[in-house]
Amino acid sequence: LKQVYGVWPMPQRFTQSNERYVLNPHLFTYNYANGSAAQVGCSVLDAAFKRYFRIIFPDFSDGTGFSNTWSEPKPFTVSVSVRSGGCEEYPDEGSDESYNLSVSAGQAVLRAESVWGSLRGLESFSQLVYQDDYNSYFVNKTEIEDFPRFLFRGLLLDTSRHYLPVHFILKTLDAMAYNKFNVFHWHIVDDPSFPYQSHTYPDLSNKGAFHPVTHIYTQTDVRKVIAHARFRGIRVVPEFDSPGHTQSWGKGQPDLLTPCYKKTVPSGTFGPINPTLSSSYQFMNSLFKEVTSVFPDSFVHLGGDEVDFTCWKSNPKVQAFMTKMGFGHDYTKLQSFYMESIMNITAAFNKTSIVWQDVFDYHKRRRAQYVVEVWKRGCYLCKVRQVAKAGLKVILAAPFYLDLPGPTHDWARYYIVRPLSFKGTEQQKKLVIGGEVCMWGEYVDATNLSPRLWPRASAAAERLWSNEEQTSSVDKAFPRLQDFRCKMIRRGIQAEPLFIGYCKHEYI
Ligand SMILES: CC(=O)N[C@H]1NC[C@H](CO)[C@H](O)[C@@H]1O
Repeated sequence: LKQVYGVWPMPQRFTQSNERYVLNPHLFTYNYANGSAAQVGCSVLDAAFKRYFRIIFPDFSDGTGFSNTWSEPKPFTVSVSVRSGGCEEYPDEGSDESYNLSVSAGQAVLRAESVWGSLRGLESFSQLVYQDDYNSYFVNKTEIEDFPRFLFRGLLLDTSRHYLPVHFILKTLDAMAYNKFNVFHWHIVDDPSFPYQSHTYPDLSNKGAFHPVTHIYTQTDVRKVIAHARFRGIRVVPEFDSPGHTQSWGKGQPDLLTPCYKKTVPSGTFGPINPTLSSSYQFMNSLFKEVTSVFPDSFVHLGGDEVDFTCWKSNPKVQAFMTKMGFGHDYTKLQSFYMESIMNITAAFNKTSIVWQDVFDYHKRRRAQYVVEVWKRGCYLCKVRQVAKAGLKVILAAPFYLDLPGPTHDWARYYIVRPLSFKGTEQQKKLVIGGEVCMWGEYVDATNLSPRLWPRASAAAERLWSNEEQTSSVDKAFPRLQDFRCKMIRRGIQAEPLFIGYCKHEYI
């Protein structure tokens, strides 16, 4: 079987020949081509050159010395040319990740529109390098023209149901870069705990975190995650889910949540954020004033999922508010009123809101432009079609809920998803900006995060990056994914096995 030294996700155009070149780590260099808009001092690329050298030559870099005695006397240079854009910015909505890579004797020429595309090309090049049984390094003559099918390729981590140490978030960002995911959706707080340490409202984590010192994310931690992500061309989109999923908020912010009533007296339990008090909106305004300045991305996720109306219905003040507003007994109007208010708050900070599909379902008026994340099972493409017909952008998460226990060998479930197979115009299909794998934390913490994520999420990564027709066969993908899984292991990612087999370098 002709071994294809391939790339995962599959590039849009990939041709390779049997001609191959030996690489000598002593004579291997990355450099900036003349005329490249990015030159030495470009922090993102300078860091990437160092990082990828260690990834490509792991036994050379870890000090065990280069075993190959008759090393190739010829140098090999990867020359990078970036056409436009700066190196000090952040990746964002609409960043161009396209690149071309041409590997021939003694050199690889990598051309990209932006520095973000050059990172994708460096990742692809790193996957082309392989070792023979004598541990010599090789790369084959290869031509790649590549760009992502979808611009939004997300991965959600939930750091409220279980706290994830920063180290595991950074490792997940590393693995995301190997898979060309480009958005880290940080579902940072929820009912059980509030680990985000707010400088405006320190009591939110002091009283709402599992532990106010050991189970929080300080501002330094948050900045570390954002920087680590930026160096890999990954956006960080924070989610502060409300008005539901906010039990932990009430611990540090009294009077924020709606007191539930049992007949005519408070029951002592609390429900969603109280939408009848102006103090609630003042609080949300101050919190989002901080959040929108801490997180540079143009998107912010406002949640809006699974709001239980029982508590609102039981509270006499909420009932009076319903009457005053003329909402009758339709509490979806109250939820829409609340969501519209906080969407206006974040719009005032120049941010685009993402919300879960519940908000779209309740939100009769579509005045505000916002992004809908489709997550409910059932006919999720029916929902995608409905949202696109309403002229709103869509992110598809429903078929990529990796936290839910599935049958074994289930990577194929995610691989066969066809995000655009709904009846719609080309215009409507363009509104599907991408998809997202969700790793909710009810049953996940640092002990099982990586094996449960990888390589299953890699199946979604190829679906979201590659050409659908070229990647329609599960059988053809299987050996490639096994090979890629071994590469992730070699790079220190604890990716679980797909089936019987072995990796030349097992996880240690
Ligand atoms: C949008 C969304 O998914 N909301 C909840 N739905 C079930 C999930 C677990 O699979 C999480 O509990 C999540 O908080």
